[in-house]
Amino acid sequence: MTDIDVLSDGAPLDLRLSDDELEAHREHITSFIRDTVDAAGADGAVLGLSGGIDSTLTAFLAVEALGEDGLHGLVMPSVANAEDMMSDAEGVAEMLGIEYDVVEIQPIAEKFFDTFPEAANNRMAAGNVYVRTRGVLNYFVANHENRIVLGTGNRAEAMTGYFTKYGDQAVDCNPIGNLYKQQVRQLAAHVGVPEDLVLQTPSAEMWSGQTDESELGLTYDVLDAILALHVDGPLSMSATVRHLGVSEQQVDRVVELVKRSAHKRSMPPAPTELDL
Ligand SMILES: Nc1ncnc2c1ncn2[C@@H]1O[C@H](COP(=O)(O)OP(=O)(O)OC[C@H]2O[C@@H]([n+]3cccc(C(=O)O)c3)[C@H](O)[C@@H]2O)[C@@H](O)[C@H]1O
Ligand SMILES: Nc1ncnc2c1ncn2[C@@H]1O[C@H](COP(=O)(O)OP(=O)(O)OP(=O)(O)O)[C@@H](O)[C@H]1O
Ligand SMILES: [Mg+2]
Repeated sequence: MTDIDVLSDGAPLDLRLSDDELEAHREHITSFIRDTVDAAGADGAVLGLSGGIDSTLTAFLAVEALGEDGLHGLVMPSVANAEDMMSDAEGVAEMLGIEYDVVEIQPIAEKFFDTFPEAANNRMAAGNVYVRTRGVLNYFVANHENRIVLGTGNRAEAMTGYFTKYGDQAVDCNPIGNLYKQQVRQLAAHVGVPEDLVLQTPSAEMWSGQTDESELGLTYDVLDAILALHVDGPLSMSATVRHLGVSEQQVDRVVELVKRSAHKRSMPPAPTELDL
């Protein structure tokens, strides 16, 4: 899947894709979006726009695949969202010429918070309410307009479970799901996403000041590299440590994130059938 030369002697890890490879990904993903919409018999797609790079790239590729009329964007601010992120999200919709709506989700979330005020003080529980509320709204519009819901999960997020179960993961497909985060940035630059958006600090914005890298305790460059070489790739712990110059603790942390999030990547299990 990647062009990492893992076995070459001491070669620097390189997740960088060449222009030809980026073009191949662009073609592959836009075909995937078109085929998924067609197979569903849908008239297009809905996508949450956050101003972040994952949704921005997905929106760019969806418009290439489906045309402007094929994508309906939803910008869904809560009090945790920075205003400039929300105006970037609207800017993306305007740049692409797609229909979009701004839906304030704070009043909706407050209804949930009123039911369990103590839970509302738990920033993770409350943040997940914002994320799941957006999922409900995506499907509200998709049901009504005969569209599918596009997810924006990338490969690093999927592997580490860095998403809300049945929240931002509640989607019909993940067009950029086979790209590590640094490859998301490369493809975004390649398809013409403005540089300031490509270089945006990744954040779920579930609470003010949250960033992916501080919560994960790893930079995406290190996370991507450990996933590609050790979890997806053939290198042992010690070879990964040597090759990347990372610590054993960092590799352990990634392996632990992958393991403990297994439940998020499978359908809810039920007991096996009883032989009575
Ligand atoms: N072993 C197990 N088997 C079956 N189910 C298990 C389980 N462990 C937990 N669970 C269930 O899963 C729940 C916890 O999972 P969940 O509700 O997802 O919550 P959780 O994983 O605790 O939190 C979501 C994480 O994803 C991050 N996130 C969310 C959304 C967007 C982004 C972003 O990058 O934009 C990042 C967020 O910052 C946080 O770190 C538990 O309450 C329980 O219901
Ligand atoms: N305020 C919001 N309005 C609309 N959709 C949102 C909002 N916040 C998050 N989302 C949706 O949830 C997805 C997951 O968020 P996530 O932060 O992982 O991606 P991103 O913001 O696009 O990129 P980055 O990871 O770089 O911040 C977004 O891509 C978007 O589809
Ligand atoms: Mg974000």
